[in-house]
Amino acid sequence: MDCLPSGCDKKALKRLLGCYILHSFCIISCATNLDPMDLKSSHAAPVLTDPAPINKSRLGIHSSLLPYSPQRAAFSPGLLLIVPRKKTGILDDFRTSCWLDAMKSSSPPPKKLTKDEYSSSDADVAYNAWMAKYPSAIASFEQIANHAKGKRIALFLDYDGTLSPIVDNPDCAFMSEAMRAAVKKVAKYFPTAIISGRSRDKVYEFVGLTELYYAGSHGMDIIGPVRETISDDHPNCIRSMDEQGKEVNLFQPAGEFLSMINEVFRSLVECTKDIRGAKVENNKFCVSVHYRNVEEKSWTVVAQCVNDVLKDYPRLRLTHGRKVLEVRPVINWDKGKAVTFLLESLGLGHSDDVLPIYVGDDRTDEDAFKVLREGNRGYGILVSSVPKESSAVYSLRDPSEVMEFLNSLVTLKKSSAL
Ligand SMILES: O=P(O)(O)OC[C@H]1O[C@H](O[C@H]2O[C@H](CO)[C@@H](O)[C@H](O)[C@H]2O)[C@H](O)[C@@H](O)[C@@H]1O
Repeated sequence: MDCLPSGCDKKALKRLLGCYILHSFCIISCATNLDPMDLKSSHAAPVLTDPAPINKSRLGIHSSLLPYSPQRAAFSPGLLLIVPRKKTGILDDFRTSCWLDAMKSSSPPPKKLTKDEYSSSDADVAYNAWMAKYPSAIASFEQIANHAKGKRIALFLDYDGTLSPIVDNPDCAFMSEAMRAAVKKVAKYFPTAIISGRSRDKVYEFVGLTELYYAGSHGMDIIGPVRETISDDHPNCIRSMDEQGKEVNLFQPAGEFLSMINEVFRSLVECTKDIRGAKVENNKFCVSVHYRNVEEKSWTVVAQCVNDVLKDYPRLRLTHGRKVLEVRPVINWDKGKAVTFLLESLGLGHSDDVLPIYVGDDRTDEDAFKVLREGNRGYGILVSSVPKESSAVYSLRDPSEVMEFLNSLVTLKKSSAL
C-alpha cells in the first residue's frame, strides 16, 4: 500500500480489492454451480454455509489469502466448524447484491403451466433434457426394485416441498390425507424418518404419525430408537421419553445454542417487523426468515436486517432455502449426518444389505444426497419441477409424484418381490 501514487485513496483501493476478490468468487461459484453466497461467506462474516476449507480447496485458493480465525470449541469438539471471518463492514454492498442473486434464484417461479403449455414450452424441452441426467424414480421404478432385491429399504423424507406442496403461509403447509395414508403405509413396511428444517414438534404436528422417526432443525434435533452403542460416538445423545411414553434416544448436537437462537429469533422479529410480508419462524435450533410474501424491491431490506443481526453472532451461519434465509449454528452437522446417525440408530449403519432412499426438494437435502452418493449406499431422489444441479440420482416432479412413488414401494413389498 505504501508504494501507491500520492493522492490515491488507500481505503478505496482496499475496498476495490475486497470487491474484486469476492467478485472472482462469485464468478467461480457460478462456474462450479455453487451458491455464490456459500463462497463469499467463507471469508466475510457472518454468513457461512458449507465448511470453508472444502470450498477453498475446491477453488484452489491458498488459505493464507483468506482471513482465518478459528473459534474455540465450547461444545462437542468434533462438531465444531472452523469459521473464517473478518469484520470489516466494507463489503456490505457487494454482499447484499450477492445475497439478492441467491434470494432470487432460491425457488422456481410460482406460475404453474398446464400440461399442454408444458409440452410445447422451452421449459419442457429443458426439463426433459435434465431428466436424462436425473431420471424419474417412477419411470425407473423397475430398476430401483431390482436393486432393492434382498435388501432392506430405509426411507428418509423431507417435509416441505416433498410431502406438502409449497404454499405462501408456512403455518398452512398441510399434507393431504392421501399423502398421510401413503406415508403411514410405507412406514409399516420400511423404517421411515422425516428430516426437516422445521422444529421437530412442528413437523410432528403436521405429519401426526407415531410410527415414524423425526429429525427437526435440519437434523439437529433427532428422536431415534434406543441403541446403546450410538451414545459412545455421540456423547450428547441421551435416553428420553417420547410423547407416547416410549423410551427413545434424543440427540441434540446444537443443544447449547438454544438460548442464542431464541435471542436471535427475537431480534429478527423486531428488526423485520416493518417489512410487509416478512415472517420469522423459530425452528428451535435454527431460525427461518421468510421473504416469499415480501415485495421483491424490499428483499435487500430483509437481507440487510439478517446481516445486521448476524454480525453479533459469529457462531451462527446462514444458508438459503426456498424464499427463506435460514440462520443456524456453525456446527458440523446437517441432514446428511442425520441420515448416517439414524441408520446407525436403526442398526442399519454398516450392512451391505441396506438400501437407504432419501427424498427431498431443497438445498439442505443435498447433504443427504451426497452422503448416499459418496458412500454408494443408496439413492437420493430430488423433487423438482425445474432443472437443478443435484447430487441426487433420480427425480420426481412434485409431492403428488412422491406419493405415487411411496405407493409403488408398498405395492412392491406386498407382492413380496423384495
Ligand atoms: O426441510 P424442509 O422440511 O423442507 O423445511 C425447509 C423449510 O420449509 C418451510 O419453508 C418452505 O415451505 C413454506 C411452506 O410451503 C414456504 O412458505 C417457504 O417459502 C419455504 O421456504 C419452513 O417454513 C421453514 O422453516 C423450513 O426451514
